[in-house]
Amino acid sequence: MTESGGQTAIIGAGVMGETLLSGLVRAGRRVDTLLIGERHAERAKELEERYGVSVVSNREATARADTVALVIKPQDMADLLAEIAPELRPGQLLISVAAGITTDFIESRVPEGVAVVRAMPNTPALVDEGMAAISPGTHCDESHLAEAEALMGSTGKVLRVPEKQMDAVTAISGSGPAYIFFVVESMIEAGVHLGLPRASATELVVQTLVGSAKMLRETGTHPTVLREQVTSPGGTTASALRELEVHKVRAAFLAAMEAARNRSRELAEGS
Ligand SMILES: NC(=O)C1=CN([C@@H]2O[C@H](COP(=O)(O)OP(=O)(O)OC[C@H]3O[C@@H](n4cnc5c(N)ncnc54)[C@H](OP(=O)(O)O)[C@@H]3O)[C@@H](O)[C@H]2O)C=CC1
Ligand SMILES: O=C(O)[C@@H]1CCC=N1
Repeated sequence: MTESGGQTAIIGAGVMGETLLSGLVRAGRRVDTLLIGERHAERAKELEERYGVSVVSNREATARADTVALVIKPQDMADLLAEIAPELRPGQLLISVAAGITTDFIESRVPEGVAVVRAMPNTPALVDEGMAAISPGTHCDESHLAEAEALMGSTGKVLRVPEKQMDAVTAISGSGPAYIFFVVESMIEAGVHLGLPRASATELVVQTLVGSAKMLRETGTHPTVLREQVTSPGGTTASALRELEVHKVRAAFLAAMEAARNRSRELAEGS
């Protein structure tokens, strides 16, 4: 990450933009090296008060920054690139986190020589447990990629992947937290259905999730083995897992992630 004087702009301060901003601040990044492009005055004031950052126009942010992170919706990308292209210059680094938007799409709309990185973070970055993937565009050298890696790495892990894998990455780790929260919601509702107070059901489910995630990460044991360790012969878990198979939960996950991957591809077409 650029520590001495190099400016980083974040354009689009919604959920992911603020997540990135807060992560950089937590990681010790000096706020006077950050610039925010935000089009709503009230939100701009909120960010200035909360983080002490400067909110400026998108064009000014682009002109002053060495690295510009585009954290807007894919559907807004073409308009934003048209707006900031006059301020972009060769060697500058542009990092897009927009689902589906390819480096080709961006490179064809900005001056030749601008380095483009496509990134896919996720919301656990808010608690410094993010998982991000990055892919280089045509004009990226190692220093650009390292800069993007450091920026995304301020809030969690970063994996370099070929761009052709990015739609799948988006379907797995980009959207992934939502699937996990959906499972958690479903388990809490089931607990309430079985007669547990909601607060107890929530505590039981959340700690079970945290403990299971920690086991996966810290033991490195395959999830099938961990599942088998829980499944006593003729016991409760076997009965539950049979129901999950009967209800085709595994097939549902496959179909869901294919749908997410396909939607990512469509977003590139602007639909
Ligand atoms: N949320 C997530 O978990 C993840 C999101 N992403 C990607 O991050 C991007 C942002 O998503 P998310 O944060 O969820 O969306 P949000 O809608 O919360 O944030 C996008 C923000 O960009 C603003 N914006 C749009 N156009 C401009 C512009 N021209 N100038 C300045 N600001 C602008 C929007 O303002 P307005 O409200 O006026 O439209 C909004 O505040 C998307 O491309 C998404 O694919 C990637 C990984 C995970
Ligand atoms: O739902 C979306 O399109 C974005 C991209 C990944 C997570 N959220």
